[in-house]
Amino acid sequence: MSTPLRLGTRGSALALAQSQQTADALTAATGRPVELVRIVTTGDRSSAPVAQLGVGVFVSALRDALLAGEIDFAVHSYKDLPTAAHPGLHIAAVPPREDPRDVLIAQGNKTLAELPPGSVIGTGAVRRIAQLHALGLELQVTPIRGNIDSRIARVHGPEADLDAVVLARAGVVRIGRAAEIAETLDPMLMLPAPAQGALAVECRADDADLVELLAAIDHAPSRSTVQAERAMLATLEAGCSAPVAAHAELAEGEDGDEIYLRGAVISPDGVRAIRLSRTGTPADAAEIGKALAADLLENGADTLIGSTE
Ligand SMILES: NCc1[nH]cc(CCC(=O)O)c1CC(=O)O
Repeated sequence: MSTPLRLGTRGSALALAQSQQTADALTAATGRPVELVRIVTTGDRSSAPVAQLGVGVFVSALRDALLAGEIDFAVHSYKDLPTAAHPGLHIAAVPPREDPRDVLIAQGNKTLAELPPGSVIGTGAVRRIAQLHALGLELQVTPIRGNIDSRIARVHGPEADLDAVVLARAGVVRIGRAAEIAETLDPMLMLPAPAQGALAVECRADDADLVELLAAIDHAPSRSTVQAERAMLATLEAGCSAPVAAHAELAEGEDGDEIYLRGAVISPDGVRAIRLSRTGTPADAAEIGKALAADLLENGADTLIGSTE
């Protein structure tokens, strides 16, 4: 029996679920045992709001442990990773992606259309706030923080104080609470965050054996769609500070698979939005994303900065 690979993970329900699921998939595909190693991050120790700390603190603690050789690999929510590559580290696999859409969890299982004007919806993401305002439903949006369980508790449970919350479907499914979803939001109404629902499996770039082993759980369609979305985001970051949304799908075209990438940049008050799309082959995923970002900038994405309230 070979020594177990050490998979570093945070202790949150979501982190443990996605680390364990990835460990199981790797063992099933390669026969290699994997053990989870708990990494306590500054973010977990601190009571300061995540907005102040940034999601980055969670990612950096895992990356520090990787580079220090304390763990062999880590599983990140891909959408939480900075777009710039990290020196010395390599994303060796993108496993099959979960549903990338956002969901509504609401009192009485109401859908967005059923929520009366004035309903109070919790979400901290400017992308979601902007798109909720853009619906013109007179919904009130209030910022909320914390892990998925505590956000759902704002709607379901004894401490409930909100009419609804918007969350990523992937996270709710991974922690086993899909039954509480009232509505999965059509990307036409709520375009997801770039890479939402995808995982990034990361190891040291010079760990050639592990890079090869992890390839066993890589899923090419998930990798290419995420690559298109992230390339769009990376190009926009330089020229635009407004909320960005993106969603790529693979479809069968006449000459094989095609990527269909939709992107949007929305003013924080939801009043103005630029929505465009591009298609191309999976081999050109990054090029499609860059080209779509250039189109968005050309159409004024950099001018979409407004006040939220
Ligand atoms: N921003 C926090 C975060 N980072 C990853 C997920 C879960 C979904 C995913 O893996 O994309 C969530 C929760 C959410 O957005 O509701």
